[in-house]
Amino acid sequence: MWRALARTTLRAVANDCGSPGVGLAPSALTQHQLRHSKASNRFITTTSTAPPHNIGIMSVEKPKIVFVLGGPGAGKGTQCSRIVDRFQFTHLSAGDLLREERSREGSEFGNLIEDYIRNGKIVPVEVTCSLLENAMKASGKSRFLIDGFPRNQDNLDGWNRQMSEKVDFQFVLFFDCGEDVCVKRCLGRGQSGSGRTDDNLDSLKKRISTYNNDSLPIIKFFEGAGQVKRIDASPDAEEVFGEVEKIFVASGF
Ligand SMILES: Nc1ncnc2c1ncn2[C@@H]1O[C@H](COP(=O)(O)OP(=O)(O)OP(=O)(O)O)[C@@H](O)[C@H]1O
Ligand SMILES: Nc1ccn([C@@H]2O[C@H](COP(=O)(O)O)[C@@H](O)[C@H]2O)c(=O)n1
Repeated sequence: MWRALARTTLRAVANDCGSPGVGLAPSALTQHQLRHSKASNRFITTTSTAPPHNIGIMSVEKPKIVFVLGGPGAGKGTQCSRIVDRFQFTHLSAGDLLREERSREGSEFGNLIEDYIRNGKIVPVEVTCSLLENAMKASGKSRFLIDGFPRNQDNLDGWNRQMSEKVDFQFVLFFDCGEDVCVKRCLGRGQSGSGRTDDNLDSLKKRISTYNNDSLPIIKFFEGAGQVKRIDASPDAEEVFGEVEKIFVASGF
């Protein structure tokens, strides 16, 4: 019921924004490019479409996507690696894509991304969503774990505008983990040489505050719609994966 409602709502939003609603198959040829408009201080997505590709009457299946959410250090990345091995998903971490873009030579967004990451703030969705869409297309795959996204209302709204019509959303996998455990894991990761500029107490306080204020309401929204699969992420990684595995098998993967 909600699913039908949500689809109608999201379609209306997408149509308002002129989204073409095309399938995101390997043959999809649209490339999103971003630039920052100094005049309006906004990010602008430009879409260039290659010459029409005739697929006749062949229907193209939309890629299946699972959002993976949870506090910083809850173990999302760790569990995603295991899901990839066991269920042939492709793992796309929004944080990893942003860090990659930050380090890309000539990136227009390097400094901006670094400032957001260090301060635990959420980068404007125009940047993140385009990185995700481009990575999905480049992979040529059809099952995705979208890790660390959507993290706030801006992320969710941007996704609905740009992507919701192009994918087959499955559920949110929520790794529920207490704050103290999350902090301990992130500090441990920093001490083991993660090289991340936000695995320190100062950044972690800000990331946790962003998670509580901006991300939890998004998880609650999906929960209210019956679309969250919650997992206790505090036990060891092996035990957590046992629960993850049950969920994916029960969901037909
Ligand atoms: N169940 C677990 N028990 C103990 N340690 C864990 C567990 N899961 C992950 N870890 C460790 O905790 C740290 C954080 O894990 P991971 O990078 O998977 O978290 P994350 O949720 O992806 O973090 P972030 O959101 O900050 O990217 C890593 O050092 C990882 O090895
Ligand atoms: N949707 C997102 C995801 C991440 N960020 C920024 O990256 C930081 C690290 O994210 P991890 O998932 O790897 O922990 C995060 O604190 C944000 O600054 C983002 O902006 N939007």
